[in-house]
Formats: sequence, C-alpha cells, structure tokens
Amino acid sequence: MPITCSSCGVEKAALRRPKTGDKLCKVCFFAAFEQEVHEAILTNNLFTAGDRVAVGASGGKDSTVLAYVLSLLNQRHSYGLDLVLLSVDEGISGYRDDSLETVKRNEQQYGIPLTIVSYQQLYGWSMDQIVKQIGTRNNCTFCGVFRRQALDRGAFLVKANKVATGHNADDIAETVLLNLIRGDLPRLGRCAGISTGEDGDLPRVKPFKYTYEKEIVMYAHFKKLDYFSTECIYAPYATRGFAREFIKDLETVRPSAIADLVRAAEEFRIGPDNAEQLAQPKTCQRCGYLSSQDVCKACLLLEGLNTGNPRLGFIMLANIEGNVFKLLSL
Ligand SMILES: Nc1ncnc2c1ncn2[C@@H]1O[C@H](COP(=O)(O)OP(=O)(O)OP(=O)(O)O)[C@@H](O)[C@H]1O
Repeated sequence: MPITCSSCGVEKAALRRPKTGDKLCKVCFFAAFEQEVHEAILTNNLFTAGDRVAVGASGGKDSTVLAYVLSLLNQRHSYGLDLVLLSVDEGISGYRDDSLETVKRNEQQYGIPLTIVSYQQLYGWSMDQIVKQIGTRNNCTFCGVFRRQALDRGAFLVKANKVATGHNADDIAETVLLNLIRGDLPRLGRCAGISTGEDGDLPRVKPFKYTYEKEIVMYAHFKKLDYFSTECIYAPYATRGFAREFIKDLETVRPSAIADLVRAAEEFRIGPDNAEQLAQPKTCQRCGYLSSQDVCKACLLLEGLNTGNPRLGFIMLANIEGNVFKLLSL
C-alpha cells in the first residue's frame, strides 16, 4: 500500500527526509528544501539587494544545487542579487578539467555568467605539479590555502562583493571535529558561522549551513541537475575523509550527530585568551590580498615551492598556526 505524502496528503510519498524523517512527495520536498534555505538566508541577513554574489562553483553537487537554488530564490523572492559563477581550476587532470565542463554547461543551463581562475595563472603552479614536488601527504593544505585565496582574487576580478559557497551541515560538522582534534579553539569558535569576514571587503556566506548533504543529493537527483560526482583524485589521503567516516558511524547510533556538532560549535564561547589569537583581517605585505598575518599563507607556501623547499613553507605555516600536528606529519 503506497504511503501518502505527510505534507500535502494527496500525492504518493517519494522519499523520507533524512533531516526530519517526514515522508514526502517530490514537490513537497522541493518546497521544504527551498523554504529552509530561504529562511536561513533571511534570518541571518546573508544578502542585501544589489549584492553581486560570486557563487563558488566546483561542478560538484553542493555548489551546483546552490547556484540553482540561489537563482530560483533570487527570482521567486526578488532578492535583487546579481549572481555570477566563479570556478577555480586547481590544475588536477582527470578531475577538475572534467568538472569544469559541468560548470560550463551550468552557465548555459542557469543563465549565470562564469569566470574561471587557475592556480597556474595565479601562482605559476598547478596541483599536479605541486603533488609531483611534495607527494600526496600534505597536498590538501596547499590546495585549501590556494583555493581560499583564489576565490577572493576571482571575486575581486569579477567585482563581486560577496562569495557564497556550498558548504553544508556535514562539511561544517567535519570541520568542528577536526578543529577539536587539533585543539584549535579560536577556529572551533568560528567555523560554524554562517558568514565570515563581514567586517572586511569580501564576506563569505554559506546558505547551506543547515542543509544535510543527503538532502542536497536527493534534491539534485530528483531535479535531474547536471553535476559532477567524482571525488578528487588526491583527496583519499585527507584527514577530513576520516572525520567524515567517523561522523557517519556516529549517526547510526545518534542520528542528530551532525546538527549536534554544529550546535556545539555555535554554543562554544571564546574566552579572552583565545579571542586574542583571533587575528584581525589585514592585507598581505607581499601580494596585497586578504590575510590574517603580515604575510599570507599562500605566499608562505609559494616561497617554499619557488625555492625548491616546499617543506619550508609548510613549516612556516604550521608555526604561525601553532599547529604541532602539522609539524609531526612532516
Ligand atoms: N574549484 C572550486 N572552484 C570554485 N569553488 C569551489 C571549488 N572547490 C570548492 N569550491 C567551493 O567550496 C565549497 C566546498 O567545497 P568542498 O571541496 O568541500 O566540496 P564539496 O563539499 O564536495 O562541494 P561541491 O559538491 O560543490 O564540490 C563548494 O561547494 C564550492 O562552493
């Protein structure tokens, strides 16, 4: 006997929402999903009419759904946003080149203009070249630091005043756990924020902060969105993967684990000692882009690469972060 949608009471239920357990038809699921993102945007004042928003577009499920839903909500609720797609080509053959083809199709499908910036063009190094130099152990650190700055630089290039990324509740829960393991209290207190850098030139917002990854996948699947679903070829070595597996296991005994981890970090109060460690935003003395230190992390890592001693950049980075675990992993 088919189960009826618990929202409209008319249509056949097509799915069980991972977040609430509700059995819904496709139309009611779409409506609930979109409404929750809309409420997260409104409640947290993520956007102001006239904002030019660079949507970080990797071609993966999260950013593809984000671009689609932002464009839909922008029209439906007249947000008055000027949306642009911004992709960073890290130079990973067999991975990013394929996913960028997806973003190029999304540009046509959603009618949002796309700009691509590359590590090669910005730093003179592709990730393939970096991995050749340093191997696959610490490569995600280089990629993460460069991507963060590349998104800033791309956003300045297209004259965006805000960056939106597809980070979802699962991503944030993983970050909470990683910061806890590292004992990085200043970051622990900050990582669950739905927006960062509000005081600076380029705030970043995460409209999917409360959205579960499983629901994003369901949304993309039922809407038949065009996205790229292969994992990064260099990612299997990242610590984040282990945090992800741990949270998945935890969810089997505690289904609210993701929401709990996000809430725990939100509730976390930064004491005066840790507050001092929260560096104020400034500009890098070398490249002039946003930095929390006199010389930004990208420039430190680049110095190591360009002097043929990539470990040096990594050590300098670990030192300014006071991250003994990074040093131990060398
Ligand atoms: N190469 C890139 N170019 C532009 N934005 C990116 C890129 N990589 C990541 N991002 C942005 O950062 C967010 C989080 O990236 P992450 O690497 O965690 O991927 P993810 O969780 O698999 O997301 P997605 O499914 O969108 O790839 C993405 O949703 C996207 O907004």
